[in-house]
Amino acid sequence: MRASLIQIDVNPYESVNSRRERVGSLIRELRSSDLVVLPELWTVGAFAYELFADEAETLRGTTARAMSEAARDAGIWLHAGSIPERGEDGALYNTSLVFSPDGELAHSYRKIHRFGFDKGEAVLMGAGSDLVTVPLPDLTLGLATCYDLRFPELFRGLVDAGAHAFVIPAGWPERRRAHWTLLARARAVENQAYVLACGTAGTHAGVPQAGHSVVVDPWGEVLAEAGPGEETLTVDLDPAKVFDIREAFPALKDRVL
Ligand SMILES: NC(=O)CC(=O)C(=O)O
Repeated sequence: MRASLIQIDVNPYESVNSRRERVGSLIRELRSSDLVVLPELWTVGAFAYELFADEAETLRGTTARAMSEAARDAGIWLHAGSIPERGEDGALYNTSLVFSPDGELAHSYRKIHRFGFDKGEAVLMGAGSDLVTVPLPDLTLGLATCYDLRFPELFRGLVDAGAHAFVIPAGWPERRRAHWTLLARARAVENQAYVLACGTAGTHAGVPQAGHSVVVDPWGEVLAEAGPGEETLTVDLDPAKVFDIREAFPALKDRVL
């Protein structure tokens, strides 16, 4: 199973429209992949709080339609990262969208743990509450977003719901890059699952982004890691590795809590 992570540059010199078109073209070049992943809030940048309301969209909005078409044209599963969603209740959410190869919006996930403590996303956006898994032909994905990476109980819940791989779009800042790679590997090892963590590049709202998107295998080994700039990372996953490792080293079966 081939997966590609597009680590998008979210510098504010590019308009949302232009970036959306550019990303659509990048996705269409990845026809040989089975799954393509984008980062968190890539239309606006995860720290551009003042843009969240202005650029918020519904799940049938411009970005969703563009991503649906790109997924269909490329014939791939597309985790289109997250967008600032304007919910039917009028609230904002940090919502990830997953499209099937025929362009259907198959799943959406509202970020559960909001970042910012008493400002930013934590006060501007509502919290999701639902765990979301995505059954693909060869393995099941569990969805999480950025700050969620710090909360292992979410990932255990996803494993209990059948996940073999976690997809984690993010807008992780450079100043906490050491945590990013460490946490990605920890979630992989403790859950014996692949981790596909796709971040952003560039600087927006004065926050340099870490880049360094990473794919970790269920043994905790880093299979591929991006640099700091815009880059597409492509890696072949072996779904059998999850089952083999869980059988050969059955730590998940020894849980007592
Ligand atoms: N931006 C986030 O959601 C999370 C983050 O920055 C962190 O360090 O955690």
